[in-house]
Amino acid sequence: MKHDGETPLTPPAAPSGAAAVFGDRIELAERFAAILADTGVSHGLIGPREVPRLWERHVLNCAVVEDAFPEDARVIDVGSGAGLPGIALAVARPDLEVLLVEPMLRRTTWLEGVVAELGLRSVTVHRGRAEELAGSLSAPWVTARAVARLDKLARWCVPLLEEGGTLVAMKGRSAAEELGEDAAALGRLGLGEGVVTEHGGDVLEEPVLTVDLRLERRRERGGAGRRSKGPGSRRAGSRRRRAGRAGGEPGRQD
Ligand SMILES: C[S@@+](CC[C@H](N)C(=O)[O-])C[C@H]1O[C@@H](n2cnc3c(N)ncnc32)[C@H](O)[C@@H]1O
Repeated sequence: MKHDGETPLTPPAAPSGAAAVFGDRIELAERFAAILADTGVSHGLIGPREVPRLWERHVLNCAVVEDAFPEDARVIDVGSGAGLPGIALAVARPDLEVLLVEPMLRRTTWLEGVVAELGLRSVTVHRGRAEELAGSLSAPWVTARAVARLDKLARWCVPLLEEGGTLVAMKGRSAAEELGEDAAALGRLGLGEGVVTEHGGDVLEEPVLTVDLRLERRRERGGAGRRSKGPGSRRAGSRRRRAGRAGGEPGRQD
């Protein structure tokens, strides 16, 4: 698709499955999709070719991971880029406190504008590399998509995790293979045996996979961030309560 960089592209209509995930926040999700198709493209945060598949590959793809997090959880999204998964999660789950971590000024400026435009009071934007923010930010939950291979991602994210916290790494089909290959390195970081979890199988053609890794060993350095509800109880079934509203749609995981 050719794009002149100025004319806003039209996002596709939300697939029926989106209503099951976003509930009464579906209009907010549609506004996020429209922003991604407009300034997300013109500011170079996503490619114009992503626009026709904005929902299945990006907005819905990220939002289905919401069932990993308990009520009122504090979640750091490392390498948020265009707000993925962080903004999609915050739209789907207003109870979450979401911290977007992104090193590039151009991207954090865009993210701050989107957060303001969508009125997402539960979201804050933090400029910096994950490894630089260790000691000033922490949470019981850290998530990331398409940032780095598992062992490197874990090296960056573990210092942001509170003791007993969990890294929820969005991964593609190779999740189990990557986990197997990096298991020794992950163990050395104090992470327990990883679990590959499926999300969104009811609304996406292909479920999204996450590798979930709990920090088992006490860290030497404590985080300075405010604590919120820990990872003891997943929010399993939260979306099942809303699941009667819509059917499935095709998608993918990167
Ligand atoms: C391929 S993009 C993915 C963006 C988004 N997570 C997504 O799935 O669309 C990778 C992002 O990670 C950011 N990044 C790279 N290294 C990082 C680090 N050490 N700490 C935090 N973010 C980083 C980049 O600036 C970029 O925005």
